Amino acid sequence: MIEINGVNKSFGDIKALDNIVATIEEGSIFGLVGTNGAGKSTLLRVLSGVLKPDTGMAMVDGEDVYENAAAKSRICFLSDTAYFFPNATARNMADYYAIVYPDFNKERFDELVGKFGLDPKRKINTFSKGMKKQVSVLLGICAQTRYLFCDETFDGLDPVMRQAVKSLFAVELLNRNFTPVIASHSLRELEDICDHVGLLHKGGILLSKDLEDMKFHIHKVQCVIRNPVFEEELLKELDVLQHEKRGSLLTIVARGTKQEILMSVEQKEPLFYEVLPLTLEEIFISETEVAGYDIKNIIF
Ligand SMILES: Nc1ncnc2c1ncn2[C@@H]1O[C@H](COP(=O)(O)OP(=O)(O)OP(=O)(O)O)[C@@H](O)[C@H]1O
Repeated sequence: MIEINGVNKSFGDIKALDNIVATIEEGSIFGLVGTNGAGKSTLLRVLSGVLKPDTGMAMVDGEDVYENAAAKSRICFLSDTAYFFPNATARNMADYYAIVYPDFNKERFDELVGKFGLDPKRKINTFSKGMKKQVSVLLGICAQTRYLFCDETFDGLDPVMRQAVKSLFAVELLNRNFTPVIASHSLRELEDICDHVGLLHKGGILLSKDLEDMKFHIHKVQCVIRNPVFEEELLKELDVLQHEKRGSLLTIVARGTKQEILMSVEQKEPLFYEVLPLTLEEIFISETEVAGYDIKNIIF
């Protein structure tokens, strides 16, 4: 488990991390989302023990990670600008990773490189940006560390590749103790990979949520209710995050289970109603609007 206890980090007068408090549970795929400069890379660097927090502590499995070789050996950090030796091939990089990470699985690396259609003997500097990211992820997975921190590793991967990496992560999660943390600018990049998302804004965690839990407890319903009194009652009864009326069609985003919300709607004698799926983006928009933020300025 990763515990971040009141971490602050400034560079001169720039406050990059502002009293971060968060927990990342073992076995979850944690997405860290936020705009440019929100503090994502700084947080990952603190979590990897590369940077020392000014105050507060980043703990991995109960140990302070800074200047702690044992704690660091459980972590692999893929930075946003993946470093490959000049003229190195994927195989050369695997040989290097095997020296740094004693549990590096070379057979699995060769197998996965083949599955991803990458030539292990070709120089990485001739690969496309997306292909380099694939090599980076495969190296990170095969390092077999308990924690894998990916800084924008997924931004720019095509949907098929994202799906492939997601399946890879699922296999790792099944077979061993594995907790990836993925930083990205975009919720869309994370939606189909992560099961928990933390939203970072101006160095602080604004929101940290389990996605399944979120999707279970927030719904969008469209309905037509002829009686305006009933309509008003419904808006009062539900825990409404957003609502909009277009003609006679009322759209409500409300907190609550599907069953609870539909029970209230059905009592208002609707002419029509249906529950619509919410995207992660819509959920975050609703949640952060309630907290007084305009998320469009925070994420997009
Ligand atoms: N080494 C450094 N020296 C000075 N300022 C820094 C340094 N590293 C980060 N910062 C500042 O800290 C803040 C957070 O930067 P950070 O790189 O953590 O953000 P980020 O969320 O990863 O951004 P991006 O999405 O653009 O990569 C920014 O204002 C940045 O300018």
